[in-house]
Amino acid sequence: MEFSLNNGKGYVKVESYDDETTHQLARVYEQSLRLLGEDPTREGLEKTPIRVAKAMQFLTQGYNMKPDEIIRSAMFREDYQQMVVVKDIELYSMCEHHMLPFFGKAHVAYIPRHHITGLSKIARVVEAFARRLQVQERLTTQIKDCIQTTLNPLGVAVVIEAQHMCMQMRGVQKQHSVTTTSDFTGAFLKNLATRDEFFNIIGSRLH
Ligand SMILES: Nc1nc2c(ncn2[C@@H]2O[C@H](COP(=O)(O)OP(=O)(O)OP(=O)(O)O)[C@@H](O)[C@H]2O)c(=O)[nH]1
Ligand SMILES: [Zn+2]
Repeated sequence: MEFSLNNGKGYVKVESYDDETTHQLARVYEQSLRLLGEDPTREGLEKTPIRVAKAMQFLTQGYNMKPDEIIRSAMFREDYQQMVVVKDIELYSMCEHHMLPFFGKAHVAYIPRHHITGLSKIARVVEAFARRLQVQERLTTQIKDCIQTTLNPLGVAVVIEAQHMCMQMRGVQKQHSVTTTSDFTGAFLKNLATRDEFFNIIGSRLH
């Protein structure tokens, strides 16, 4: 399996996973299958430990990404000082409590001071922090902090709406619950009208 990694300096095509890590993880997953009462030697499961080992590395590839550098790689001086909103950024992450997926959408806005960044870089920052073991609150704050410290804008707003598999497939089993988290800096914190404008643009019922 191949996938692209952005190491902050550019996109690196990863031809193969780290062999040693993949091998060791696969052994653990083979043992897990046995403990769960399965037969890891049966045809359908033969390659499963190795597949899972690769899938888990894919789902945690954010640890190899440098979100600050992603933004710095496309920062442009510009005098635009109005709100920039990138909404409906799909995200897939995994809760650190159960290692089960949570997924949904991120809505990110900032008001440039002197610099703008490439729009795709906002989505890449979301990706870099989402592809780790996370809690939704920390994911929200990390995205906000990263944009604030690199671009030094007049304000940043991040809203994430997500469904947690650990609440749907197991545990309390609430299939339709959606968790919303938000974090703000600068103008979005101080100015209610600015925050309302953001909520209007993303179509949120939060305000
Ligand atoms: N705050 C927060 N909690 C999360 C997130 N993802 C999962 N959780 C919660 O983490 C908690 C872990 O609680 P525990 O009581 O230790 O785990 P548990 O016995 O599996 O809990 P239940 O899910 O209630 O069965 C649960 O309430 C989960 O719903 C997240 O992103 N943010
Ligand atoms: Zn969980």
